[in-house]
Amino acid sequence: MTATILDGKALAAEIRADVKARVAARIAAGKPAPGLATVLVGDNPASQSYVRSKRKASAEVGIESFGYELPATASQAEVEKLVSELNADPKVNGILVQLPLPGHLDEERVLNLISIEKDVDGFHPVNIGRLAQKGREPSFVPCTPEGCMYMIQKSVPKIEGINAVVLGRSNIVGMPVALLLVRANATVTICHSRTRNLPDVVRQADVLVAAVGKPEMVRGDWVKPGAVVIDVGINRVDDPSSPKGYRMVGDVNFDEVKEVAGVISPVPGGVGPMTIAMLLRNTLHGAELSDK
Ligand SMILES: Nc1nc2c(c(=O)[nH]1)N[C@@H](CN(C=O)c1ccc(C(=O)N[C@@H](CCC(=O)O)C(=O)O)cc1)CN2
Repeated sequence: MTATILDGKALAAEIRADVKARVAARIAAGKPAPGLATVLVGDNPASQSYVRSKRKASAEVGIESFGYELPATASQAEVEKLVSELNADPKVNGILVQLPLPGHLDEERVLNLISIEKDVDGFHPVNIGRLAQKGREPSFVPCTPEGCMYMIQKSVPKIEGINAVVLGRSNIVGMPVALLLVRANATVTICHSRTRNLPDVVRQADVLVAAVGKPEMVRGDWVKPGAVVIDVGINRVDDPSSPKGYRMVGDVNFDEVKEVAGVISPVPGGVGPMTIAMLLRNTLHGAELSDK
């Protein structure tokens, strides 16, 4: 039997509809529309496209977005000045600095400057630190990990006690998703490039989150029959038969793994759309924080 395919677009639509209704109720109650500031530095085409999608999705749910674009040559001081101004702007409830930043900029310093209460990406070390601490609540949870958890919650009746394996330990996905799984009382193993007997470790997973950035690395015989597999990878591979000359694949070999897993998220159309939906939800949350 082949796996159930998790439709990220449909799940994201569910979240967006909820955000849209809550924004409308907020406005009907005389409160201002939530405001999202997007900061794009440079001309990376993928980043430009993600920021465009985020602003379009914001407009669709009634969130006002303010787009800031700086040239690839912008200095550290210029980027920091902009973030400081946005921190002080009452119309802005969320600040999103699109990553990656050009190589000459100190990403950590920029992210650390974002107000904790406007950190809709959830990358500020205080928010990540709170995520890692028992009994502490971050103001925001990073969007892609939150999207993964939403998909896992839809697929697993009880997360408590399950074996979860996270492949990858990045600041944006691997580490925060592992922390979220621990908070949900899963038993979590984080795998990386030095993990020994990787296929054997992955085969223990009731839930596998693949976020390693290696095209189709996870093979069918690495996966426990019936497992829930969440594929976070977005990799471009050459494909002369495609009109674009390439196609997008995840970190999981979809054709092999779908024959073994119980549930699987595809690429594209899986976790990707959840990232933007969660950003909208976080921006609304930012507006609610500012009401207090
Ligand atoms: N400040 C941030 N920067 C980056 C983040 C982030 O969450 N915050 N994540 C990624 C990029 N990203 C959003 O910014 C993102 C990536 C992919 C998708 C998406 O919907 N992907 C589609 C496929 C798109 C394609 O074909 O190219 C899918 O998976 O269906 C949305 C958002 C890095 N930077």
